[in-house]
Amino acid sequence: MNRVDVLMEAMPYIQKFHGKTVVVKLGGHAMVDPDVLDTVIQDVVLLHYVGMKIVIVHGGGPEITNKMKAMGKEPKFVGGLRITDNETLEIAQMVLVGKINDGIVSLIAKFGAAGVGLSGNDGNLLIAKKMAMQKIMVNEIEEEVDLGHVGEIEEVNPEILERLLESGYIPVITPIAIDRKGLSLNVNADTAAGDIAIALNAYKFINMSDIDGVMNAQRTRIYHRLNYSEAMNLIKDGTIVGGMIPKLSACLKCLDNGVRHCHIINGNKDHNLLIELFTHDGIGTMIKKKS
Ligand SMILES: Nc1ncnc2c1ncn2[C@@H]1O[C@H](COP(=O)(O)OP(=O)(O)O)[C@@H](O)[C@H]1O
Ligand SMILES: CC(=O)N[C@@H](CCC(=O)OP(=O)(O)O)C(=O)O
Repeated sequence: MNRVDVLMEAMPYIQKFHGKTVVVKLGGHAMVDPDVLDTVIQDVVLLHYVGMKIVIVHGGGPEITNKMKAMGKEPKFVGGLRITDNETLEIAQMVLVGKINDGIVSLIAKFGAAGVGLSGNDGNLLIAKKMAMQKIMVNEIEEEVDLGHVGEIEEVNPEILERLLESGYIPVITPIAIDRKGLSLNVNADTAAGDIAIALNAYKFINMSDIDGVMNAQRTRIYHRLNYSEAMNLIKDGTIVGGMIPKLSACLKCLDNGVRHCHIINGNKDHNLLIELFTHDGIGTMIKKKS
């Protein structure tokens, strides 16, 4: 394709997405290569300049795990959620707020736009309650586990985000919420991102991870398009397991609550965000309510 064809293919999408709100979740596994992260943020800045209202929600699970190990702590997860004691919460805040969030905001500045870093306590953005005890099986006996400072989101107050977007900033959100007493809680970044997309009545929710899209059980092909019931069936029949479950569940909740399109794409490859949004075929998986 020549260069003009590329731009012409993008034009109807640029028109359609102008002024629309798009929530991009950047997973920890999608931020391991600093050079690729540079291209992801460059893409975000381009989307901003073609008139889309972009909100970034980031994770950082692998970096929290590394820091915990370096400090002699063994990370433990129940149902994909990190058991978070006092010290783990401090480590998570240090990594998520102090390092990753700040790093993304600086990269946005490097590429010529203005980001604003936020946690759940800024503008009461994410209000959560401590997650209930979780049941697990130990030697075929059911036991209850306390996850510690892990939150379940109860309320999202998007006003602060709307004001920032109106003023031309790109909000960058870290997945730490507060409870009604003002205490911090660690929340899963996929869930936080999906809930924020719903609260903003976003047009799109894009989840960037370390895999090319939703794949079949043998992991030999990607589903480029899925509708709601097809996605639901892939969870039920066990094709989707592990870390993909919260991602797809967040997508289904978004579709149930007015978000028009959800995408799961690989954030470890240069410019996948632009290819997914501005080409007819896309590159990852797009999920819509109806096909
Ligand atoms: N059907 C599936 N298609 C694609 N990935 C899947 C599927 N089922 C499970 N996965 C797993 O989900 C992982 C993505 O989740 P996770 O590692 O938690 O990502 P992140 O850290 O970006 O949030 C993939 O790397 C893959 O191993
Ligand atoms: C409660 C809980 O598990 N919180 C996550 C928050 C970060 C996250 O979700 O990061 P990814 O998107 O990279 O997985 C954690 O501590 O790892």
